Amino acid sequence: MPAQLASARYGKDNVRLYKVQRNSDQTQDVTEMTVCTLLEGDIAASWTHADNTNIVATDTQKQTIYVTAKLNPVNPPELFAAILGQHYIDTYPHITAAHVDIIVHRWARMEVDGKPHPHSFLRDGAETRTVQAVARRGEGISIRSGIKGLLVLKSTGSQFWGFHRDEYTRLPETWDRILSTEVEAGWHWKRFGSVEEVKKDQESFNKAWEDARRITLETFAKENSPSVQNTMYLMGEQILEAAPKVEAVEYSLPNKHYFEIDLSWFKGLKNTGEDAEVYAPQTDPNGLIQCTITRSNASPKL
Ligand SMILES: O=c1[nH]c(=O)c2[nH]c(=O)[nH]c2[nH]1
Repeated sequence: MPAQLASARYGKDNVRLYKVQRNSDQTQDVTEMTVCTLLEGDIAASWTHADNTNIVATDTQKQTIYVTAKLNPVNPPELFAAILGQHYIDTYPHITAAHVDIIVHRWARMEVDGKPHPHSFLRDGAETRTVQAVARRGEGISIRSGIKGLLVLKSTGSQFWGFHRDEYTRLPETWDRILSTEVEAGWHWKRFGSVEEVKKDQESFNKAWEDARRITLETFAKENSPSVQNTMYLMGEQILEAAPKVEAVEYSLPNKHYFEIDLSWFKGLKNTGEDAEVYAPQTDPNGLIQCTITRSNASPKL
């Protein structure tokens, strides 16, 4: 059967990396990340003709990640991803694009005796900071930053009513419900021409991440939410305003349902509506609401 290789990329995934920074004041900073690099280019012969001449082994990519982390800052992760991606383009003429994905795991500094401890940290949640960078020959570096796994819940201050009703509809309208989601947010930066340009903007990456996190949490808490849809839009609008070099914001929010339980069968216990106190958290199915928010002069519009 005639066939062709329509696309191919390869690399090393789940490369775990830890780097310590020993400061002159005796404090230390630590970073732990999981890195994936995938390369594209003139590599098809490996698939189609068993010719590995142009294959930079995935083990070589792993070693490159370690060496690059030793020789360069790993913070902000956007800059590290850009340096790493550009390295492949600069080093191997037959590689046309390098995809670098980074997951930064949380190590929050411990408070001991009421003071930040110089070298002890704790994992304060499954939330991660993410970066996806692509260095493409002749096209510069594109970067998407994000937040993943930030689990939040509000016990009131959320509604859902006025939605379409037809013969399939069973869901009652509600003016007071539990709202819980695991935030996945991402923001796309205007394309950078070079690693130098990324370096010049390096302050904005941490600021955007802090702003996005704060905006997400504050909006979730403060708004009397009419829907996940509206809440995520308000978040995205504010992130665009806070980060001028961000072109688009994406949210993907599961709606993690908490069902009321009718306990009236037990001695007439009242546990629904205004009397609801004990709920059944659902693992599945969940709602899933997604959107991309861009500046109003951008195209295309929804
Ligand atoms: O915020 C919500 N958006 C929906 O689209 C939806 N659909 C649903 O059943 N519950 C909810 N909640």
